[in-house]
Amino acid sequence: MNPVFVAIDTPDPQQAVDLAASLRGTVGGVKLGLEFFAANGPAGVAKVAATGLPIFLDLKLHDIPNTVASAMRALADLRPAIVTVHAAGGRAMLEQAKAAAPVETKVVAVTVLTSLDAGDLDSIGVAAAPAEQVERLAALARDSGLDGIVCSGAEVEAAHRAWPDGFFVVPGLRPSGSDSGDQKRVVTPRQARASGASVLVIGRPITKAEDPAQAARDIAGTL
Ligand SMILES: O=C(O)c1cc(=O)[nH]c(=O)n1[C@@H]1O[C@H](COP(=O)(O)O)[C@@H](O)[C@H]1O
Repeated sequence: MNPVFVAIDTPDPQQAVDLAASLRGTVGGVKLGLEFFAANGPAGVAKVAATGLPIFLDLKLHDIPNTVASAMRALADLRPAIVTVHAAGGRAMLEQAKAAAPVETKVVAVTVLTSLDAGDLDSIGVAAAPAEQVERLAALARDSGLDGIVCSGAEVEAAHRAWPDGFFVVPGLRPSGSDSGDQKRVVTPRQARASGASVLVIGRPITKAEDPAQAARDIAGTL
């Protein structure tokens, strides 16, 4: 399976459908997140899903267990391949999120956002370094019955070692020499794949390229 899921972060449903259609055969799936969902809701997701590509619904659910479970049930008709929740929501929330999801949907827990570094964690009262915090939350996700986690490429090797049959989603990827933007814990797609990533989430390096399909092919050629 092609491990690249393209993050289509746009409020424009037609642009998302056109981009997904142009990348069919070049990427393994499409990730739709908060920007797209806030603008277009489930009906917009269904339009992109109609292109035939697997859908990764990245809503990063994080609330009390009952609310998250209810939201998960409300999303079930979309039959997403992958859905995200925040590991920081705690064990009961994670267990109930998984129990409420369709059986074929992988529920993965976001550990430490790739836009955060040690200083950012310190400012929210987390004294642990990012790698240590990822390890802790990965163990919580595993013990709560989830399918896997989201972490940066810097942590995925250790996480994979601690959870050999886990499913590892890695964003914060940049081909060497490209702008990291708001991402702080960045590696190349090749490094992430070699370290054990199951899915490589790549947004702007593909979507903002002059020729997105060519950019996706170029990245696939480095893996
Ligand atoms: O859950 C995610 O997908 C996610 C988690 C994380 O820690 N960092 C992260 O960047 N993401 C998502 O991955 C995508 C990265 O996009 P680019 O930085 O444009 O490649 C965005 O859609 C983010 O919402």
